[in-house]
Amino acid sequence: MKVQYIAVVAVAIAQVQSFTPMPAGRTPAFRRQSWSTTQIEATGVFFGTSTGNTEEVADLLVAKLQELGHDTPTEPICVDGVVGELKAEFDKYDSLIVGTPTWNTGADIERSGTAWDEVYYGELGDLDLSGKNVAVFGLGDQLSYGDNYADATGELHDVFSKLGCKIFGATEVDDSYEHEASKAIKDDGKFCGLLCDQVNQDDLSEDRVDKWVRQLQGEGFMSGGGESAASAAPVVEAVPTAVVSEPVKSITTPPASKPAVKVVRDGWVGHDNGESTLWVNSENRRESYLTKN
Ligand SMILES: Cc1cc2nc3c(=O)[nH]c(=O)nc-3n(C[C@H](O)[C@H](O)[C@H](O)COP(=O)(O)O)c2cc1C
Repeated sequence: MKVQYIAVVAVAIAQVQSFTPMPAGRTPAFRRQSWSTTQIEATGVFFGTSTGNTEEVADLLVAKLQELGHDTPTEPICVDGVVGELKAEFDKYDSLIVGTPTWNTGADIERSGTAWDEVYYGELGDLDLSGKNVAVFGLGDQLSYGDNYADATGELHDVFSKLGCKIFGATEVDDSYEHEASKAIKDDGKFCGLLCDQVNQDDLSEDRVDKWVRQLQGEGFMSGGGESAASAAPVVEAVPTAVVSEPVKSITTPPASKPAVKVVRDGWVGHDNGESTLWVNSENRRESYLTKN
């Protein structure tokens, strides 16, 4: 009894010490981080978002995990709120579910339009996550961007795979999807995780989440065991783009097809594909707009 009491107090102190105050200017969504119990949680759901769709699916995932009795914080965690704290945040969980939207910058990489792009080849790239269970999910618009449906989910998968994580939750590309091509489809012909589309198929998301979480259970994802369904998936060597402050026309180094230029100006981050620039407010990622070059 005494030992249990000491353990609970120690965990509570650790959580208070690792609490990060939110920077001014964040939307309320970025403040959301609460725990259902005082013990270390088993599964953490992390997401990036610009307009809220990925957060909606993250909410569904948390609700389903809890419904099925799994330890997880009561709300998903926005990656924007934990930049600089990723190691401490990820260390809290045995298993990570990570999600991203896709933005069409014309580049092969850094197309989430969220803080994931800032950490992929910096803070995150330096972590050793060997053996950590990871499952990815992604959002896109398969009708408007049918040739690039949820491409950025493929990069999210590749980054965590390269860090030594065990990847779970690959899904079949079934008839319910109408895209032409997607970088989220790997060599085995499957999506590398759960793919949703809140723009055209929001009515399917709840069922897709239900099916996927049960699949993860079956694969032993939450219990820390099992065989990773995609452990043999190939790792893509990605080359980060350069960050330039001015002007828009500066060019980057990747040998890949269409390089993107990332521009930082007046509190906005622009992703320039040569024809147009997607501007995302770096303080509030829910604000974005497109300009023609
Ligand atoms: C300018 C712009 C570019 C986009 N590019 C893509 C794309 O390349 N592939 C895709 O599947 N969806 C694309 N989308 C759709 C978003 O990924 C989709 O709306 C997603 O649900 C946004 O998620 P979020 O609200 O979490 O940011 C694009 C949307 C906009 C506005």
